[in-house]
This record gives sequence, structure tokens and C-alpha cells, in this order.
Amino acid sequence: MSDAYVALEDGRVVEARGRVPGRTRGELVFTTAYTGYEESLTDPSYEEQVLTFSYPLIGNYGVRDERFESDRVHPRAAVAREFTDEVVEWLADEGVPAVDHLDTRDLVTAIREGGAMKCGIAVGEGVTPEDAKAELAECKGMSEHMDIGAQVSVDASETYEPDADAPDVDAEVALIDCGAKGSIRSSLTERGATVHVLPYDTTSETVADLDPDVLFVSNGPGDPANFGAAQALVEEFVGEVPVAGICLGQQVVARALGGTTEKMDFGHRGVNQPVRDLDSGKVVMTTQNHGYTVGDPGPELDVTQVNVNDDTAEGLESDELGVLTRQYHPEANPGPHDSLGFFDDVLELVETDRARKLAASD
Ligand SMILES: NC(=O)CC[C@H](N)C(=O)O
Repeated sequence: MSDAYVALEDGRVVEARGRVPGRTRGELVFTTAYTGYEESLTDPSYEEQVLTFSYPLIGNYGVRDERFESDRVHPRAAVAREFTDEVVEWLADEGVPAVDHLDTRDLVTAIREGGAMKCGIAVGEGVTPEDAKAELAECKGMSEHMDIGAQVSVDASETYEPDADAPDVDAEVALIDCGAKGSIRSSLTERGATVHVLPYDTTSETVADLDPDVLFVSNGPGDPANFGAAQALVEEFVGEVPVAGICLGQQVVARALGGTTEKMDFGHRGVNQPVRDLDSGKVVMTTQNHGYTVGDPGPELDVTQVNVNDDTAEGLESDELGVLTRQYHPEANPGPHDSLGFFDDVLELVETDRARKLAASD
């Protein structure tokens, strides 16, 4: 008898060792990242998902809150070949079920072949496969979490001043918090920007009152179609104010400008996704965590970067409208720092826009 079961949408029930008890459900996804388990577990984009680590040993350098990307663990459950006791203690404190001692290669293969799938998990003394199946039966698809923004966004706006030793750049960023990773905000304040973190459903009046230098749509969980308020803000302000976006942010911006988004078979989650810049031909390694992608970018945006593995859109731009977005995570955390320059490019967009407005007013 096992004390943990994972029921998969393909009909299988996998036995495991229970590490943190509980019953839960979510879309089963995997990350190939070999470091950064603290950052991934606190990344709000994992809300309503069950995160499987394909790297076999998770927790080998401890748990330090300075590496957290938000103030709580977001996946509904965590799965690995082996978790260290320190990670298990952290997940137990957070009330997040965890299982290990199962063949994660098998789970990854199932997701690669069958696509992202729902799962149900039951952990604890006396649980049965039926308990996991009962959880699975209640599991919603990611697109069905219509108001997922409310689960991950700030309730009220918060303002972050530039770091004390940052350059003097005089830029006010309206960061629409659809589940923002903390290091997006800190990447901006350390470059001298003032960041206003605004709720995911902020109205255009609030943004207009703030009169920001750039509208920046953050990463976030689930289907970008469920972030209609953020999309409406982009529709309203694009062309007047520079617009930037990361991950879900890129998807929302594309939708606002007549583009489409679609669900991928199994997504990109890891820290070594190769991205080619179409202009320079240069390839950089990137951190990614997404299950949706931009299909048609719409009439206004150019695809300027693509994924080397599957050609999906990794960067969208419009010089004319002042738009710059990335599907990957330039802030890394975890992952390679190859594309940190994105944040400098966003602040440069502010400078260009300011010069353009000044010239127009002369
Ligand atoms: N990290 C993100 O912002 C993820 C974007 C979106 N939720 C997706 O899964 O594609």
C-alpha cells in the first residue's frame, strides 16, 4: 500500500511516496530547470498547476526566502524524484502537498506525448487510488479559471522607488500585476525606474491619473484570454504610452493588437530554451514558463525573436507604436542572464517616446 497517488487524465494512477499530506488537483506540467526550485515554486504563473521537476534531486542547496519571487508557493502540489527534507518542511509549512519516489521520466514522457493534462493527487495515510481519481474528476482546465488574476494580483496599488544606488532615469512604470514575479519589479527599480504595481483589473482612469511613462503587463498564470481588463488597458493606451510585456504580458499585448493566442501541447518550462534574434542572428539561452503562445501576432507587431526548437514567437515589437514584449523571462531568476538588457531597452523606449513627444510639441 502506498501513501500517495497521482491520477492522470490518460487514465493511469501512479504510486508515489507521500511527503506532504493533502488532496488536490491541477494541470500537470514539468520544468526541466536544474536549479531555481525556490524561484519556480514561488512564481505566481504556476497557480492552479501541479509542478513536476524533471531534475531528480530538488532541494540540495536549501531554502532561502531571499530567492522567493512572491510571498507564497503557487503550484497546487509539487512532484520530484526526490525532495530534500528542507524543501519538504517548507512545503508542509505552506500546506502544499508533495510526492516523490516516482518515475518522473515517465510523467514527463506522458505529458510530451499526451500534451498538458489534468491530474488529481491524494497523499496521506490510508488514501486510495480512488481518492486521487475523485480529485481528477473535479479538476478544471487552465482556461476555465476565469478569474485567476484575482488569486495572484495585489489588491491595491503599491509604489516602489528606485534603488538608492540606481542611475537617475526618471521613469514611472505602471506594472499591471497579473501575477508578477518580484524580480521584474526589482529589475526595473535597480535601473532607476519608479514602479507602480497595479491590480490586474485596474481601470483606464487609474492609469490615466498616474500618467505613466510605460505600461508594462506582467507574467501571470493561465489563459491570457482571462485577462480582459489588462487587454483593455493596452487597447486604450497603446500609441500614446510605450507598452512592454513579459510572458502572459506578451500574449495580452498581442491580443490587444488583433493577434491570437493558443494553448501549446506541453509548453516551455526550463532555463535553457534557445531563442534566436532575427535581426542579429544571435541565439541566447532563456528562462521560460508558459503553456500558451502567440499564434498570429496581428497586423501591427513584428515577430523579432523566435524559439529555435519550435519557431514560436519569443519577441514582438513595433517601433511605430513603441511596443516591446518577450515571451520568455528576461529577469531570469532562475536562469541565465543573457537577456537582462531587455529592461534597459524598455527604459530606452521611454527616452525615445519622450524625445518624440517633445519634438511634436515644438
Ligand atoms: N509565465 C507566464 O506569464 C505564463 C503565461 C501564461 N499563463 C502561459 O501559461 O502561457
